[in-house]
Amino acid sequence: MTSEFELIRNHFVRPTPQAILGPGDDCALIAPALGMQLAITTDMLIAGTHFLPDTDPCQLGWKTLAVNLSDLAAMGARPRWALLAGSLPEVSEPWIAAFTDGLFACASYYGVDIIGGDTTRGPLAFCLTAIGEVPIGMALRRDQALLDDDLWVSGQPGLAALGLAHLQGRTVLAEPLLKPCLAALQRPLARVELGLELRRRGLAHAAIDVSDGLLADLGHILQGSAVAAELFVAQLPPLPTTADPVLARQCQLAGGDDYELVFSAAPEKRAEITALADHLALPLWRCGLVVGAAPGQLTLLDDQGRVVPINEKGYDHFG
Ligand SMILES: Nc1ncnc2c1ncn2[C@@H]1O[C@H](COP(=O)(O)OP(=O)(O)O)[C@@H](O)[C@H]1O
Ligand SMILES: Cc1ncc(C[n+]2csc(CCOP(=O)(O)OP(=O)(O)O)c2C)c(N)n1
Ligand SMILES: [Mg+2]
Repeated sequence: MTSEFELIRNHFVRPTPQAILGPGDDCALIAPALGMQLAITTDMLIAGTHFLPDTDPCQLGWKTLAVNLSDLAAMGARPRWALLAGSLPEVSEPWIAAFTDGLFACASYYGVDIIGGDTTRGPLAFCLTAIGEVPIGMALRRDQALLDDDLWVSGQPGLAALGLAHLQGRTVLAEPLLKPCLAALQRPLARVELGLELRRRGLAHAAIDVSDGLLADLGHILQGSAVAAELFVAQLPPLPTTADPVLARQCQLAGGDDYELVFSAAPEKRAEITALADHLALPLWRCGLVVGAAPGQLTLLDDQGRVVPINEKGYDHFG
């Protein structure tokens, strides 16, 4: 029988070169580098709500960290530390070992030390707190979009929600589309380099990551910045041609779980942003404009300039 402390020692504790004091005492001790401030964020992943209970534990470990690093990415912060609280229904050591393999693979990919946490018995759930650094006063925020800014989105939002629809039997995806959709859902990437470069190169005014859906999260920028926007359907990333087009559009606009970044930028920065996309080998789509209508208002327009009704709503745990 493995005790709580053996479990922690055997699976959750690895070297933490970036901490003054790592796991083992009542608190970890960390200090930001000179001239930096801390960015801190937390998100839960609950079985049945955020992931299917039979999800591969290695991918789940990766995702638990990656979705939190996505919030740091959206603020242009460099991820450095994380704490993991886990509630586990029973001690299955192979399951835990696979989970921590994925978790630490993600941690080493993004240069993060796991500096502490908590381990209890209970329904399968995780809560991760990620801490990053950003030069004082330089974080990208939701509330800084300006009139006449372009709106940009990275990558291909919608794939994760299509993957979930497939796993839930709401659609059938065939290869070669299935693989990237399942990867987007189960092993998402946090757009850390994109956030860092947008901040370092001074390219973005406002940014957010897409966890609840493109329209919903863009809505947070609009509300926060007290501006309105027009989004051009024809300039969004092309939909995968082999998926049901109605479902694919729905997933793109409101699926969530994408962890792409949406950002606003001055039109003079177009060439520099295109160069950044090449540098990162990550498509960046200029798909909208900040306009001066009622704060928070989002209008979707087709290629003829006609208004497209919005029926989609983003992911809302209580909506
Ligand atoms: N229970 C809570 N107590 C305090 N702040 C919260 C709570 N839940 C959410 N928030 C804050 O509300 C904001 C929006 O939360 P959320 O939609 O989860 O953001 P995100 O998509 O970036 O994870 C965040 O700043 C978050 O810290
Ligand atoms: C079993 C299952 N059901 C539904 C989803 C879809 N889903 C769950 S939570 C969520 C939105 C993001 O989660 P949230 O807790 O709102 O994260 P935050 O916005 O705080 O980052 C989505 C799209 C999923 N991934 N798995
Ligand atoms: Mg959250």
